[in-house]
Amino acid sequence: MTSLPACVITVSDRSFSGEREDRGGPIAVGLLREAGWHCPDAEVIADGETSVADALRRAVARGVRLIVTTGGTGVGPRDETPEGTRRVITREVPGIAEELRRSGLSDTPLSVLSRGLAGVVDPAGTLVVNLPGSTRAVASGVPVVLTVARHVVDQVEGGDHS
Ligand SMILES: Nc1ncnc2c1ncn2[C@@H]1O[C@H](COP(=O)(O)OP(=O)(O)OP(=O)(O)O)[C@@H](O)[C@H]1O
Ligand SMILES: Nc1nc2c(c(=O)[nH]1)N[C@H]1C(S)=C(S)[C@@H](COP(=O)(O)O)O[C@H]1N2
Repeated sequence: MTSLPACVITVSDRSFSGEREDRGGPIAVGLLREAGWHCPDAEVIADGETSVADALRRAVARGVRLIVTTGGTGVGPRDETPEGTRRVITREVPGIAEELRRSGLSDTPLSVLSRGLAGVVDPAGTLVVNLPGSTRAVASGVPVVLTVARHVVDQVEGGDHS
């Protein structure tokens, strides 16, 4: 199967400022590469709606077909990853986010606190998925994304647009 371009964006004020090493991003990158996606090292950005929307738009403009974000999905005052994502996706795919929250319950009952979104960006044909920031959420969430990502990307690209 052809290797398609993916990327990981870590959304974290603490990692962006250097206060805490980004551990979630590299885990996601490793899993995407293992699954055959062409994925550069994670980009670390500050929390915030504009920061997230700008990073997503840059990735879409580069032709990236799968974007996994990690962090900033909760209810803290700086957690605005879903708001930034909402500005860029053109169609939501709620079942992916629902499944992440459902399967995340085996990590923690706090899984339901993630407001993460998933959706596609037309006409670029990019799938964007928000994961929570914890390393556990990344390790359990990326496999859920991988179960459907290739199918989504193939459908968006090759689907019947009539
Ligand atoms: N990139 C990351 N790498 C490792 N652990 C992370 C990362 N982002 C978040 N975490 C951890 O996930 C948990 C929940 O994160 P939370 O969203 O509260 O982020 P945070 O610690 O407030 O960081 P920030 O303010 O930078 O977003 C915390 O235990 C935090 O340490
Ligand atoms: N699978 C899974 N989902 C999870 C978690 C986790 O450890 N595993 N952490 C939860 C916690 S504690 C929070 S506050 C929310 C939001 O996290 P974020 O703000 O780092 O995105 O994700 C939740 N979802």
